[in-house]
Amino acid sequence: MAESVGVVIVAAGRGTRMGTEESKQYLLLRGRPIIVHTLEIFQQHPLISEIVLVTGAEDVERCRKWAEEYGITKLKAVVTGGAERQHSVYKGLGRLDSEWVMVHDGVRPFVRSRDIEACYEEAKRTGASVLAVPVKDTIKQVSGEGLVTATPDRRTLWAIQTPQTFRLSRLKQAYEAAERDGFLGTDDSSLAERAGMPVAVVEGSYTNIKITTPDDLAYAEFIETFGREGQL
Ligand SMILES: Nc1ccn([C@@H]2O[C@H](COP(=O)(O)OP(=O)(O)OP(=O)(O)O)[C@@H](O)[C@H]2O)c(=O)n1
Ligand SMILES: C[C@](O)(CO)[C@H](O)COP(=O)(O)O
Repeated sequence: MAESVGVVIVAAGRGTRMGTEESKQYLLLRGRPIIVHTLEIFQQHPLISEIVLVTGAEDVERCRKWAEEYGITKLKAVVTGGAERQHSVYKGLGRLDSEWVMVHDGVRPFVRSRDIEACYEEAKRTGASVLAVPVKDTIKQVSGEGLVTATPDRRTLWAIQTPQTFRLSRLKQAYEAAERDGFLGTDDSSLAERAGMPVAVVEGSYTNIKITTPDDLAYAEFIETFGREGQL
C-alpha cells in the first residue's frame, strides 16, 4: 500500500525584508492571497493527503476562512508559529499523521506539480530530498572585513528551495536533537544532515522563487501571467 504524504506549509513570518504593512504571504497575486496560491498547489496534488498550515496567531481565522472559500479540503489544522522558521516547522510537524512530510514555504507559490512528485520519489529512494537549482553566478566567501577568502567550485553549489521531504518520524527526531543542542538552521535539511541523514538534491526550476523582497513581487506577477519554467 502507498505510504501517505502530508505537507507543512509555513507562513508565520513577518516579511521584514518585504517591508509592507501586510505580511507578504497575504499580499494579492492576480486577485488571490499568495498563501492561497500555495495551498491550492498542494490541494490539487494527488500525492498529498493532508495539509498543516502554520501562521501568526492573528491570522488563523482569516486563513481558515480562505481555506473554506477556496476549497482547501485537505487542510487538517491551522496552527500558530514560533519566533523562527524552525520553531514554526516544528509546531506544524506535531499535527501531522502521515508517514512522509514535505515542508514548504508559504511564499513559494510557483512550485511545479512534477517537482513535488520528483521530490517524493527521490526521498523514497534516498531517505530525504530537497528541491534545488544549480547556482548561475560565481559565489565568493567574504570575511567580515569585506575581503574574499574563498571561491568554492561552482559545480558543487546549489541554491536550495522547498519542498524538503523526509520520513516524518526521522524529521521529528532531527528537530528534537536540534532543540536539545540549541542548533538553529535556515532550512529543514540542515537539521537532517546534522542528524546523519543522507539528503538528495532534486533539480527543480528557477521560477520556484521565494517571495522575499519587493522586486520578487514584480517577477511573481510575471510568472503568474506567463507561466513557470518549462511553460515560458
Ligand atoms: N518565524 C517564522 C519565520 C518564517 N516563517 C515562514 O518561513 C518561510 C520562509 O521565510 P522568509 O521568506 O524568510 O519569511 P519571513 O521570515 O517572513 O521574511 P523576513 O526574514 O524578511 O522577515 C515564509 O513562508 C515564512 O512565513 C515562519 O513560518 N515562521
Ligand atoms: C528554506 C529556504 O526557503 C530554503 O531556501 C530558506 O532557507 C528559508 O530561509 P529564510 O531565512 O527564511 O529566507
